[in-house]
Amino acid sequence: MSCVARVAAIRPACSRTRLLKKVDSLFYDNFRSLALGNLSLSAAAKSKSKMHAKLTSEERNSTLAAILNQGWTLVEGRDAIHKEFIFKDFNQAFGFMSRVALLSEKMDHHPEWFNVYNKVRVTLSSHDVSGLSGRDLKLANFMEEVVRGIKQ
Ligand SMILES: C[C@H](O)[C@H](O)[C@H]1CNC2=NC(N)=NC(=O)C2=N1
Repeated sequence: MSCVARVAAIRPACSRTRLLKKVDSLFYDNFRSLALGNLSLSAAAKSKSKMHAKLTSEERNSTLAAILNQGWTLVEGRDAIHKEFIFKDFNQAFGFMSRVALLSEKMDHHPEWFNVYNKVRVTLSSHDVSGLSGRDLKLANFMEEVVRGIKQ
């Protein structure tokens, strides 16, 4: 239980000074976010807009390069990445698709994919920015993680 909550419950466990310090800092935080609210985006909103933006050339040289080292290729004539996954059978392929589908839906970001028996061909791109964004890299890395789990 926090210092403030303990005092509210009339348990004299916190010193008056500690309580005043806590109240001061809460007041300061609230005041600061009110004052800056309209001027700056929160950290969460900033990282979301970064995930949604088209990849920068630095990101292409780092995170994208790393995924291209894991069997993904750039699609010709389009800012997108592609990989063909081959599994033991349909059951494994569909298990992979089910896990990826759950994250995709949560992210509201969906792969273009095609499945026949044990093969899953995946293309990733962000339609809203007509190209690759952080969401595609997140999804590609998650697919690699799922495959590692299946094939271990
Ligand atoms: C309306 C809905 O939020 C959008 O259409 C989402 C759904 N899934 C998406 N998936 C992908 N890959 N790109 C998008 O831009 C996208 N947009």
